[in-house]
Amino acid sequence: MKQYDLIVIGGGAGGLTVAAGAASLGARVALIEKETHLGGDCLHFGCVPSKALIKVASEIYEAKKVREWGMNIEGNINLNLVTQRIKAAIMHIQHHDDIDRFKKLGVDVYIGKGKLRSAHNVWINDEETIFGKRIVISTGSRPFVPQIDGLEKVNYLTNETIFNIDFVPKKLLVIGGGPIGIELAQAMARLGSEVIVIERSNEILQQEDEEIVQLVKKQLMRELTIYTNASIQKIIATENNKKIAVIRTQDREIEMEVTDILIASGRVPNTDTIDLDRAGVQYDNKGHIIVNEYLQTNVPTIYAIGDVNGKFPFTHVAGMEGKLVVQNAVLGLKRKINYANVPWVTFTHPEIFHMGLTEQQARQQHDRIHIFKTPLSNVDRFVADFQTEGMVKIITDKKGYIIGAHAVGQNAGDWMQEVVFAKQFGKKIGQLSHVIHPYPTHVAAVQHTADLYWREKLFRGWIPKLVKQYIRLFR
Ligand SMILES: Cc1cc2nc3c(=O)[nH]c(=O)nc-3n(C[C@H](O)[C@H](O)[C@H](O)COP(=O)(O)OP(=O)(O)OC[C@H]3O[C@@H](n4cnc5c(N)ncnc54)[C@H](O)[C@@H]3O)c2cc1C
Ligand SMILES: NC(=O)c1ccc[n+]([C@@H]2O[C@H](COP(=O)([O-])OP(=O)(O)OC[C@H]3O[C@@H](n4cnc5c(N)ncnc54)[C@H](O)[C@@H]3O)[C@@H](O)[C@H]2O)c1
Repeated sequence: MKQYDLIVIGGGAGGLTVAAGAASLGARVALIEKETHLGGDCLHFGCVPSKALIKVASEIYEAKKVREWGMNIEGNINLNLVTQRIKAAIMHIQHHDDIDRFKKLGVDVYIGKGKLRSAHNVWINDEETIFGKRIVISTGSRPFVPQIDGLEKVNYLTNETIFNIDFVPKKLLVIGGGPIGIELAQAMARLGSEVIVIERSNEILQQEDEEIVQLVKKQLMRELTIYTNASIQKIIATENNKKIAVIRTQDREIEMEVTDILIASGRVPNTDTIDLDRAGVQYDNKGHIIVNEYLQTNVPTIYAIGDVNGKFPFTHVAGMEGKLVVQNAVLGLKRKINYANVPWVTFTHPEIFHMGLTEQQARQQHDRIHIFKTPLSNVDRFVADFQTEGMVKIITDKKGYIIGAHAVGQNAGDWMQEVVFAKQFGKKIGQLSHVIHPYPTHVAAVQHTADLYWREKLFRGWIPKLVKQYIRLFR
């Protein structure tokens, strides 16, 4: 039986970080991946194709705006060209995740399905067993398909198929108003689909600050039809290959004929096929592997990172967890994971940036908070760009330390990163005000928001009175 210091099951965002990191430290590493290529969901069915699609869709949408300046754009979209561009983006990044590259790093790559046999043994394709001093599970997640009467009788799309279609859906029903549903709904609408989103809870994008969602939703509603508090009762297949969805909203039942359906109703972890029970690894009722702050399962030799542990299902978090596991599993350190400074971005137009607590969470967890807000219409660069719909909202504790930061705006994911830096290095909001920002840039929105802290501090309460007195008496 082959012996390794570390076995990694799953060659996606998390697993590749661990395999590369551990091998570069000199550990003997085995990486098991069930597909013939590495890269996982993010590269093949997630972040990369979705962002490539969003980019094309927004280029087309923006191009149509030339009508405002007296020009017209004619013609139909050739979706094959769009898919080619998506594939080109995947291929470009695939080089970085190439099997040969990992082999050159010293990793033994096994193409096959990995299953646990014990606290140390992994079975590949039900054939070969290998031994690892430690094992990392990073098998990711897949789309959750809800039980809807009649759904099984029609063809539907998921994130695993939508990037390969060669037609623009005429009328697309999106089931689920989370980040996957909303990002793809807007992209398809911009390519020319009529899009209807069905969200069963009372709001779309539930992880976001309520005020931020309302701002984005106002803009999304110009491109999409959104039903919240709504559910699909059944789907009826029609003879002409269309589908009739029976939708129950709070006050009525609607029958709607659509050409296509996209399922974006959440994710299930890929933990049901790896024999967790056999190794005695504990998981919760949704199948997420339970880990401690060292990302270790109840079986001390087995770690779990990325979407399988259900903490923060993002590529950058899988990467961050992977780096920590290299330190703990390979070097034997006791590093604790800290999610307090994790940002994320939802790539709608305009983008949504999120870090830390929402206003609602901050009010629940802190007795006193401060909220500083800047509408983008107060920021010269956004005015010049005609992109004034949006805002920055920074929430601090009573001492001025940042506990939450949110924004809606063009490229917010890039220019809000400054706030992540400030929070991670323990800076107060006021310190962002002292940083010099070139004029006119989008990031000035952050500086304006930080300036509000000083305005509140210096121009309210007892300080202004004292300053006035000082100037009168001594200057
Ligand atoms: C449409 C979409 C858009 C997204 N956009 C973003 C975004 O913009 N930004 C962001 O941060 N996140 C985004 N995500 C989330 C991101 O893709 C995931 O959080 C990330 O891929 C998780 O990494 P992972 O390593 O846990 O899993 P993955 O990257 O999916 O890797 C898991 C790997 O394990 C393999 N595997 C599974 N079972 C086995 C087995 N038994 N044996 C061997 N191999 C196995 C799989 O084939 C896969 O290669 C998006 C997701 C989707 C679906
Ligand atoms: N830009 C990004 O970073 C990005 C983009 C896409 C996805 N992701 C990651 O992927 C994860 C999964 O995203 P997601 O959107 O699939 O899941 P999600 O769980 O965030 O959202 C799914 C939504 O579908 C709704 N829903 C479930 N069943 C339904 C039904 N039968 N009818 C109507 N609505 C229903 C849920 O109420 C929920 O709002 C996210 O949490 C995120 O971490 C990140």
